[in-house]
Amino acid sequence: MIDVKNAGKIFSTKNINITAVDDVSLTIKKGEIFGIIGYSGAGKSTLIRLLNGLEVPTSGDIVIDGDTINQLSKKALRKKRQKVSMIFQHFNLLWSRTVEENISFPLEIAGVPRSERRRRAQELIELVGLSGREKNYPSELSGGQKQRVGIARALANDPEVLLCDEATSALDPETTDEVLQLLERIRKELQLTIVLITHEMHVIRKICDQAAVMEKGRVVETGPVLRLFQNPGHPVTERFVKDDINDEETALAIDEVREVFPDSKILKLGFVGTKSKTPVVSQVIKSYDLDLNILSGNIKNTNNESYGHLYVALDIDDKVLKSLSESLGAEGVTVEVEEHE
Ligand SMILES: Nc1ncnc2c1ncn2[C@@H]1O[C@H](COP(=O)(O)OP(=O)(O)OP(=O)(O)O)[C@@H](O)[C@H]1O
Repeated sequence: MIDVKNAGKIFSTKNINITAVDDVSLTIKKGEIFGIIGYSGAGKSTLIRLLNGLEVPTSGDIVIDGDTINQLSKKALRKKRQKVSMIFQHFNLLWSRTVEENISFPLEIAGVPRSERRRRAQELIELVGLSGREKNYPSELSGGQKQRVGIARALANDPEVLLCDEATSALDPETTDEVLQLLERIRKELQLTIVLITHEMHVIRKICDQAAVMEKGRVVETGPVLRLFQNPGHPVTERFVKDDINDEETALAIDEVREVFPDSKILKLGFVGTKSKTPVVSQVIKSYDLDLNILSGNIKNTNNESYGHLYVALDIDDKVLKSLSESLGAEGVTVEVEEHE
């Protein structure tokens, strides 16, 4: 659905040139939820603005559903934008218009007759769960409701691609989850392709199928979300994953055990999917007749699978450790020995 081919964007200001996007190539499939994550200044906003033609690349091409966005005439681009719509962090609603009027605004611009606008707006209001709020003004709505209006408005012209620019960054965690669930549902119901940019790894974890990690304008890593979490291949990805897991308590527990049992080995066991719900680890460890100390554990859900970690401390020599690792490995459980800092 979307092909970003060696795209670059250099902003030329009076004194300097700023490379905001540097030789980025991405392929996003139809129906996928694709996340782009990076710290502030990484180039995410610029990249997403290249996708809907709000910025023109200084090199490379952006191809959406067969059309090279950066080569379209102004008129063709305006038409294409109906199929590539966008939602924003601060909703960008029209404050003097009601919910219904906001949602039908793009239809008004597209010249859709009033009765059809009404019908379509009502349909969208139901789809995003705002029935009863038709006549409210944005100032009378909560943040989550405002974003629902933003989503309904973005869907008014039946787009194929929905771009989300930090769409949940202004919302509290619970409302974030509700909006993410809505995005997931409309992706399924409308077979939408969704591209979202965020600086929050849990957003990527909760709904994305694939993600790209950006740093200094470049994509430093890309892949299926579960893989990025389990086996991050770049230090920036690793930092985002760590932030999401919040390992502070684990680190404290490890320090304490090291102090009291300096000879214990500390293992990080990793498991995915159904393995995280069955007693594989305890069964294997029992068969070795080992005493272990559980330090911490967690299970996180991604869009497709759950994955988890269990930190344990045990007295074990290298030979038994090797054999234990093999037995756990055969059950799909990874074993890493936590080195002393
Ligand atoms: N219109 C512009 N003119 C000049 N420089 C720009 C322009 N837009 C963005 N930049 C610069 O390009 C770089 C990337 O910015 P961008 O906003 O794309 O990053 P970001 O990852 O979205 O960060 P944030 O989350 O803070 O918005 C930054 O150094 C920024 O200052």
